[in-house]
Amino acid sequence: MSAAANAPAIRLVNLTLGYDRRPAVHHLEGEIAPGEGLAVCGPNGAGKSTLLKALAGLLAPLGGDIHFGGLSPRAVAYLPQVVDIDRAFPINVRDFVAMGALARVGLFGALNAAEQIRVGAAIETVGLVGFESRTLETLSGGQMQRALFARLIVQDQPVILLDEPFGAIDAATIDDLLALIARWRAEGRTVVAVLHELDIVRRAFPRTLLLARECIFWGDTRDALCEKNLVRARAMSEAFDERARDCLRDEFDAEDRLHVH
Ligand SMILES: Nc1ncnc2c1ncn2[C@@H]1O[C@H](COP(=O)(O)OP(=O)(O)OP(=O)(O)O)[C@@H](O)[C@H]1O
Repeated sequence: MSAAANAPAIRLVNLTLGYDRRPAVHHLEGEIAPGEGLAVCGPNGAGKSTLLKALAGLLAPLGGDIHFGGLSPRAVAYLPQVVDIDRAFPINVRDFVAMGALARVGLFGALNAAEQIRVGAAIETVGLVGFESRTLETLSGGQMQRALFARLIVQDQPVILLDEPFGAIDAATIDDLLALIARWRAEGRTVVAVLHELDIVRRAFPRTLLLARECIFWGDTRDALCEKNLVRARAMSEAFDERARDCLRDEFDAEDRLHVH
């Protein structure tokens, strides 16, 4: 694998993210060090995927900024949630993994010998030899996840973002993919992963950002995931949902008033 290991520090400065000008995550401040393994945890709707999309350059901040230390936002490899991936798209495993080389060879460029070797090696690393001609829709959940990781290997970027990479896959596959993440980090790459499995976070991610629409804790994983912080995250999230319901009620009341008069 080539040396895409010069990951920059990524700095979040008073970062607020949201949709249609409605904030979903507020005022995040912090730094992700080069080569760090950062887990992003929190209840449903806490804003974890929103943060990852912003780090991937797919969502512009409503406020504040993300500093990539001079690195192009294209130097980020992003694995979206499996539910966001169209597996019915008629493409086989080899071509899907080769899509990781797109930034280097262009949309219509042919893979040269070095890229072909890289694709083959990635397929071998994730244990999918023999599956090269299979279409995505014929893969099991775990095999699909391996194919996605192979594509990340081919992308060969210094910053890797993973959104719930271990949903519904078995322990053996999780172990293999965790080994790959450890290897990426040993090469100096930064890995940021949204995870619900707290045992995996404790095992494999030294640092954690616990989110509940705002930062509850950002630091060592053991401290971040203590009972007190987890309870607080849940409470903050529920309080935010209550407030959101109240806001919606106000809006509907206002609409009713408009219709009456
Ligand atoms: N495309 C969108 N348009 C409008 N609102 C959105 C959009 N995507 C997410 N949201 C809202 O932003 C908030 C944060 O969502 P996000 O998906 O980031 O949460 P999450 O922490 O990843 O949740 P989960 O654990 O359920 O995946 C939620 O209230 C969600 O409804």
